[in-house]
Amino acid sequence: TDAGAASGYGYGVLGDYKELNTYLSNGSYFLYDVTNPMNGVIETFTAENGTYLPGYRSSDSNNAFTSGNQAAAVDAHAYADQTYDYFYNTFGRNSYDGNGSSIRSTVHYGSNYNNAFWNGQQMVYGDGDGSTFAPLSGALDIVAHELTHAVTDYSAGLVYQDQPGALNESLSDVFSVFVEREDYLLGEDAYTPRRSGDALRSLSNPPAYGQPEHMDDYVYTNADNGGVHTNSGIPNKAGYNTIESIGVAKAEKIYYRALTVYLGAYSNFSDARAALLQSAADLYGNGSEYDAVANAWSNVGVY
Ligand SMILES: O=C(O)[C@H](CCc1ccccc1)CC1(C(=O)N[C@@H](Cc2c[nH]c3ccccc23)C(=O)O)CCCC1
Ligand SMILES: [Ca+2]
Ligand SMILES: [Zn+2]
Repeated sequence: TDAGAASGYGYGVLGDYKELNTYLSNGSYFLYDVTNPMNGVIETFTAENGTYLPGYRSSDSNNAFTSGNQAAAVDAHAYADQTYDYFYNTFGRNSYDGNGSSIRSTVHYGSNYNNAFWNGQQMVYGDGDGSTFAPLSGALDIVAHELTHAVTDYSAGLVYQDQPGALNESLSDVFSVFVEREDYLLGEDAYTPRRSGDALRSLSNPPAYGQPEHMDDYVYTNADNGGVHTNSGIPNKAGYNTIESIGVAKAEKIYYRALTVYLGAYSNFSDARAALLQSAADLYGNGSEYDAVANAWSNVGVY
């Protein structure tokens, strides 16, 4: 029987039609994308509601991933490809490590699991409980958030604790805005499927979802690795300020240069301001972009 790259299609979590890069082998079509200029592949698995990783390769008999239980895999696969394309086309970065490593995702993790994560090797998505979350791979910004954790791990390597951890979190939120290029909200497409207009976080208005937006309101806690998902509101607001001032095309280049050239494992918020200022100067000189970055961070009380 013939084997090799194939083009399939399916419906995502929100019922949206999308094309899929698949692979025919022994009469089955797999979510296994060999079409990118990477050494590895983009491949999607299902844990079938267990917690064993990676689980089982997502496959279909006729290359049409149209059943309800395939929707999470359809989106995980398509959004991983879209996020790979973003980093490759925008910065020439080949996969999260810059070395074309395979991008692996597993959906249907756990039972009614209201979360998602990068576990150091792959992306993992729960189905949500249908009230707090729909399947989390159904949100491009969540997929981009998770894959950016991998990029950060292979570049700045920011430790996941206190200010470096909140900065790590913020970089994933800010790059999810760059990838989705739609809004300043995170997770709106998967969060509270029965309620419209809300999100998990807002970069333009962090306090709307319980996050600080100024150093005066930094939360000192031992929970959540020092409140990394709370205190990210401060650098997130600075990121919003920056994008609003100079536009997304310049902001993404400044952020990527800071992430890959200047930031390190223990960089704090003030180090981030300095890294972004240096990146702005490197790329655009000491002009309006530089001033916008300075003002963006002064506005949130970081100097
Ligand atoms: O990647 C991350 O930063 C988050 C990883 C969370 C995690 C860490 C370690 C083991 C398991 C899970 C996942 C996301 C997150 O921000 N989670 C937050 C908010 C959250 C989602 N589901 C929750 C359920 C309960 C409490 C909080 C949450 C958190 O875990 O805090 C990112 C985008 C959407 C989900
Ligand atoms: Ca969004
Ligand atoms: Zn995160």
